[in-house]
Amino acid sequence: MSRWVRWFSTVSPFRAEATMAPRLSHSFQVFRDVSPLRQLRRQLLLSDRTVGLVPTMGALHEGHLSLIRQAASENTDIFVSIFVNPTQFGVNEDLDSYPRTWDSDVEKLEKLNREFASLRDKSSVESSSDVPGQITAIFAPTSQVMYPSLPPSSEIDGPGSFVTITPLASKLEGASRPVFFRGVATVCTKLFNIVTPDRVYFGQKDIQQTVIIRRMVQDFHIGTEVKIGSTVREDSGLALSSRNAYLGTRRRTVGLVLFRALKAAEEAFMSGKNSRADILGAANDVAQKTLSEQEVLSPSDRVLFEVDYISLADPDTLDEIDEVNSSKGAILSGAVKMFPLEQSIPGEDCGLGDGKVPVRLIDNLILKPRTP
Ligand SMILES: Nc1ncnc2c1ncn2[C@@H]1O[C@H](COP(=O)(O)OP(=O)(O)OP(=O)(O)O)[C@@H](O)[C@H]1O
Ligand SMILES: CC(C)(CO)[C@@H](O)C(=O)[O-]
Ligand code: BAL
Repeated sequence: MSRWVRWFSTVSPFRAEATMAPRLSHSFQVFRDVSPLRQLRRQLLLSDRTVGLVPTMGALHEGHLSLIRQAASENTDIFVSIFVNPTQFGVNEDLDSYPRTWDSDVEKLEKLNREFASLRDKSSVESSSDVPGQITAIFAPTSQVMYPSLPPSSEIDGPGSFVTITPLASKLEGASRPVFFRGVATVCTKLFNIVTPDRVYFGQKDIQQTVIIRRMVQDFHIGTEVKIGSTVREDSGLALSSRNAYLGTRRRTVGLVLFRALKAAEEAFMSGKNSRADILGAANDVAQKTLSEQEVLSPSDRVLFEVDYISLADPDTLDEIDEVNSSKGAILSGAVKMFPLEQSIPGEDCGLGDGKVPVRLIDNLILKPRTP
């Protein structure tokens, strides 16, 4: 079915939406549309409560939950949006296969609200000042609500009302995903207009997204504070990501190459190196060595991957730099495409999609200024 047909159709375009009948037993309200959410927002404003918005595409994991915890420590009410935004996926990207896990997302949010409630009970006994807020609303709109006048287009020159933040949006991730940040900036503008949050929460894992959102909020005078949560990782160091579900054990292990490469570069910087050649040289050595080790293995044992980029960039402009400025520091970031498994072994954990779905991994480390 084409996106146009899906948009016009009254049938839900997303699997997740099919199971989304509101249940009265939730500890939060689920909104599918804008006006009732705005009514609630107005009541909260009149009661001097503060709202933190955590935008997500669902398939919630500890990375998302850590942002919600941060939001709960800084606001009385948390709004979580769950919307797989079509305009940030290019025409050949994974919109259709993006994981959608509504029921388990709701369960995780309920569990978190119980955690907040028990902390609130405790703190009233102990009269602590660390009283967490609560998840008050989930905003899970349809595509038609978010794109009310035209179907969402992923074409570069497609029609629609878009927010573009240039040249930041065309660097790094934007070079491989040309419509990505236009889609992100557009949907976040809509979310910020709908919710009018006091604060918005984004993860460092998607670092370019944080730079673009900060720029957008500044340039459009959006009245919200942008807060960044640190990257949550598995014990191995792999950054949590909804798309990791597609990796399976073998690609999960080899996929660590990106983190290891960035760590090697960080170590070079920590040992006093400042030049691009020294810092990125260390990262590229790790990536090259790992790929060579995999290439000599048999197709049923190996994992092939391609480094899209490893970048050393200015933290504000994202321009590539030749030397780290000691008072500014730098952003070290990378993207790796994990190819599908060529051959699987019977009984092997190949992840969702049986190891056939290519997975793009991104990660980054911030090189802090050497001088305060
Ligand atoms: N490991 C993580 N640590 C901290 N924040 C994270 C982490 N992963 C995602 N986030 C943040 O959660 C928010 C929602 O992200 P999203 O729903 O796209 O999840 P994701 O895991 O990044 O998915 P994807 O596989 O699409 O990259 C974003 O602000 C993102 O930066
Ligand atoms: C910010 C966001 C929810 C916009 O769709 C998405 O890009 C994400 O999940 O990082
Ligand atoms: N977390 C980034 C969302 C995306 O890759 O589309």
